Amino acid sequence: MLQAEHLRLLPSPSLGTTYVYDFPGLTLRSPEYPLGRRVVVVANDITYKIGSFGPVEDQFFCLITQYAWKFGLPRIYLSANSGARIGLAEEALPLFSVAWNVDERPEKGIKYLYLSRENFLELKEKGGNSVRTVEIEVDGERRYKITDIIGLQDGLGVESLPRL
Ligand SMILES: CC(=O)SCCNC(=O)CCNC(=O)[C@H](O)C(C)(C)COP(=O)(O)OP(=O)(O)OC[C@H]1O[C@@H](n2cnc3c(N)ncnc32)[C@H](O)[C@@H]1OP(=O)(O)O
Repeated sequence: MLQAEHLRLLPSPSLGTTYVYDFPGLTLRSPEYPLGRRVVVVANDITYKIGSFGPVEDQFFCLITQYAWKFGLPRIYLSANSGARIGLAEEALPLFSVAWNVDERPEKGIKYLYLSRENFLELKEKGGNSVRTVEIEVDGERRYKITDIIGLQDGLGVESLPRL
């Protein structure tokens, strides 16, 4: 049976996200290896962003895989994750507005997202590169139409998805 004293935490580049445990006392026995073999176990941390995969986790799993290859160790993956990380640019969340296709009928969809001048300046103060915008004028009102959401935090998540 697996017990806490069998676990040894190996350094993680992203403490608090993904852990890897080495089991010095745990051996995997099979007909080919009757005396057992050391194994490497890697798992998602379900308590951090529900175990999702972002760029840092991708890199970490890659390093663990290389470690297992290098030492010829079986790698066991305990999977508990919610797939690719759906990152949110939290700093932009309370500031953006929606230009609806039909006002009062949100179910008809949206034309675009935008920032008012006031919110544009506020977001700029928080960090200039959170969103990209183009300036437009609608009924005499200056708007900053959002064309790209970058986010201030590195590794929001979608970077780990390949471009198709
Ligand atoms: C290429 C791909 O991998 S595509 C797959 C991408 N992943 C997804 O679509 C999964 C989306 N998530 C879900 O469907 C659900 O969250 C489930 C089924 C995983 C879990 O549902 P629940 O147990 O009801 O938990 P809930 O939805 O409240 O999520 C818990 C928290 O994790 C967050 N979360 C869930 N999935 C993700 C994710 N993939 N990335 C980042 N955060 C996530 C939620 O926003 C929520 O955050 P909060 O506590 O700050 O509000």
